[in-house]
Amino acid sequence: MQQKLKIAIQKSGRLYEDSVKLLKDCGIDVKNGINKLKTEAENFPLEIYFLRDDDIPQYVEDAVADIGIVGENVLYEKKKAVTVVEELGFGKCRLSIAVKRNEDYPGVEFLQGKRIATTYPVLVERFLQEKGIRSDIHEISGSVEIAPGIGLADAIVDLVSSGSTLFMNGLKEVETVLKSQAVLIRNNQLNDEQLKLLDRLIFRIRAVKKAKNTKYVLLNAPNDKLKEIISLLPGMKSPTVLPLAEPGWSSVHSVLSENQFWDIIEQLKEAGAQGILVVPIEKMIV
Ligand SMILES: Nc1ncnc2c1ncn2[C@@H]1O[C@H](COP(=O)(O)OP(=O)(O)OP(=O)(O)O)[C@@H](O)[C@H]1O
Ligand SMILES: O=P(O)(O)OC[C@H]1O[C@H](OP(=O)(O)OP(=O)(O)O)[C@H](O)[C@@H]1O
Ligand SMILES: [Mg+2]
Repeated sequence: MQQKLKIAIQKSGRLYEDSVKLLKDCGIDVKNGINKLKTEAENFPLEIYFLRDDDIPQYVEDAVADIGIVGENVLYEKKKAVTVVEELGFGKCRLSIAVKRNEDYPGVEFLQGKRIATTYPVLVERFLQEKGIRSDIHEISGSVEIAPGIGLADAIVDLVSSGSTLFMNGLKEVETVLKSQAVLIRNNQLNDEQLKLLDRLIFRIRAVKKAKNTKYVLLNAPNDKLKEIISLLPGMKSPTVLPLAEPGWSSVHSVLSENQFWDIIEQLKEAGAQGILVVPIEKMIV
């Protein structure tokens, strides 16, 4: 029987949709019936377990699942012996210290001897130790942002992305303990067959990630400006140039990465490019 790779992903919550989407973008069919905690992909040897995110590092360490998708915040809090294989670029947030908005906060020394409520006692302890601060850490399992308002703590440490939860609870962010995103982790003792399957999956994940950060650009260029326009475009090898029906003009095709995109488009316009079209790329294999 063909070996299957077992992947653990979050059952519901912030990482669920992006995890399933990533697998689907990799061409893997994931059918998740309501309340089904385990499913099999039809077109890739993959078995999918839907779990609480906190449990995923342990399951992967114990080889109950071979691989898993989890936030770095949970991974480093749990301190399990697993390997990070790939950063996935979603679930981006930071673990931050926050205090009441009207509090005068001079720096980390404010936290000396104070009560801090958090779901991340290990990461908080490590951060404070590095700064030479001793505080009284209260571990609570949720609704952390309410703690200062009800007199449970002087500060909290919790996840922040837009900052709206802190704002709504009258808090301000004062320190970053950890920047986090979702990562793919693996068990440390996978056999050769499992590693081969993992390589196939990683190959697809990288193609999806690369495509997401890259755009396909088509433009028209007058032939006398072609040299300058081409010099602005990187392309996968070099840009494609095709003659237009109108004499003296060419169509130029290339790929641009998201972070250099606007700069280059501006330069292209200045150099005489016209009719610039920008198209998303679905997969990119280099
Ligand atoms: N506001 C946010 N923006 C982006 N990513 C976030 C945000 N909050 C949390 N995350 C990331 O998503 C992960 C899951 O968050 P979620 O709030 O769904 O966890 P949970 O309530 O502990 O879920 P579970 O029921 O699985 O234990 C977090 O560990 C973190 O990595
Ligand atoms: O800075 P923000 O954009 O407001 O995001 C931060 C909030 O998001 C997370 O909770 P989530 O909404 O996932 O709900 P949870 O409390 O059930 O985990 C986190 O625990 C914060 O409470
Ligand atoms: Mg959780």
